[in-house]
Amino acid sequence: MSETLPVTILTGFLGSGKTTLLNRLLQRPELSDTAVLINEFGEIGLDHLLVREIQDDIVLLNSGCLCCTVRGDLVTALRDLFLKRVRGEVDFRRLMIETTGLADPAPILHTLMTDPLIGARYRLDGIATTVDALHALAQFDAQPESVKQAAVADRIVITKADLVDADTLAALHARLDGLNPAAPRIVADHGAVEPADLLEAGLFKADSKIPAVADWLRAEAYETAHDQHGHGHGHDHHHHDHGHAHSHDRHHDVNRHGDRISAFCLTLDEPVDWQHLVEALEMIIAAKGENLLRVKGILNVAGQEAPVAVHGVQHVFHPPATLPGWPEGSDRRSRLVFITRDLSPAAIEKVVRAALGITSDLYGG
Ligand SMILES: Nc1nc2c(ncn2[C@@H]2O[C@H](COP(=O)(O)OP(=O)(O)OP(=O)(O)O)[C@@H](O)[C@H]2O)c(=O)[nH]1
Repeated sequence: MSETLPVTILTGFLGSGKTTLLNRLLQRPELSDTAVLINEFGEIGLDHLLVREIQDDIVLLNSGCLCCTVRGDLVTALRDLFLKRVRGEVDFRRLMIETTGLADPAPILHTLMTDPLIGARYRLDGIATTVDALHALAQFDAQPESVKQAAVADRIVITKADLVDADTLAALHARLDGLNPAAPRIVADHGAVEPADLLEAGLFKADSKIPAVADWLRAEAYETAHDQHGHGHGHDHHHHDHGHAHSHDRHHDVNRHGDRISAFCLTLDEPVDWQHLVEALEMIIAAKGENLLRVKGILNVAGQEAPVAVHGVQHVFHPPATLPGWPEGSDRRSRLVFITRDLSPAAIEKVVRAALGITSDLYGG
């Protein structure tokens, strides 16, 4: 996995500042080794050698499901770029793909993962989403796609903060706490960001073979955000004597803003049976795959010394990766973080508990 080229997906609602951000980024020397696929040239600086246009409308439908659409143009562009790189015609070490403002990132990920040649050469580093400080709150209410884009992000770039007052910005942060408590937020003034804050969001950083588990998973953010919301349930993390009657209250309020999003972390104290856990995930994917916006996990698999990382966006999952070892000082409990839409934490917890034969509460923090 660490040998493959990292791919950053840049998404965000219409007019939220993706092009502005890319233009600024491409001026930075840190991006000189980055190939960029965009939808329209528009105002993008054409002098960046590695920028290429892709046609959003060329798709190969391999099933009726939109998020299983394989982007034919993207496959061609990705293969082509890689071949050129092998032949020494271009040199790049990472890739950035800008989506259109209405795009769901799932088809892009599906394309990255279902084509065997591509899957062997590229890996998802992260999804960066631009969120327009001026319009996002209204867009979240009116456009479910914009909620989804913010919810799946690994990095959130808040744009146009110069156009709003402190209260509006605070309200946006509060809303994002519920939608996506873990993704670090970067405020970009007219696209100005530190590339390092945006890139390297994945499990494997460039130039390091040691996976950055804690930074990638950010399991604690789900707890912290929960506490900040003041649901007032204290820290009874070691309660093992009740069912999920209480657990309902111990994650983000599903309907707090009508966003229908839940963000939560399940903690499994004992090593897990791999087959049983896969069955649980498959069951959830089969029934509610499109509601499973993001899943990340680090697992202590029974009978295995090294941890296994799992990673999915909707029903598209990366192949599980066995990591070199547990991070120093980690407590070796399995953690699975979920961001879901219209799918309650209690329902997921129930399936996981049933598959693994666990009777205790899984919101262990
Ligand atoms: N005031 C202000 N304007 C900004 C900022 N970032 C972007 N803009 C403006 O917002 C408008 C839209 O920005 P774009 O970068 O074109 O947005 P986009 O997401 O690429 O737009 P689409 O490709 O149409 O989805 C432009 O007029 C930008 O100049 C910012 O931080 N502050």
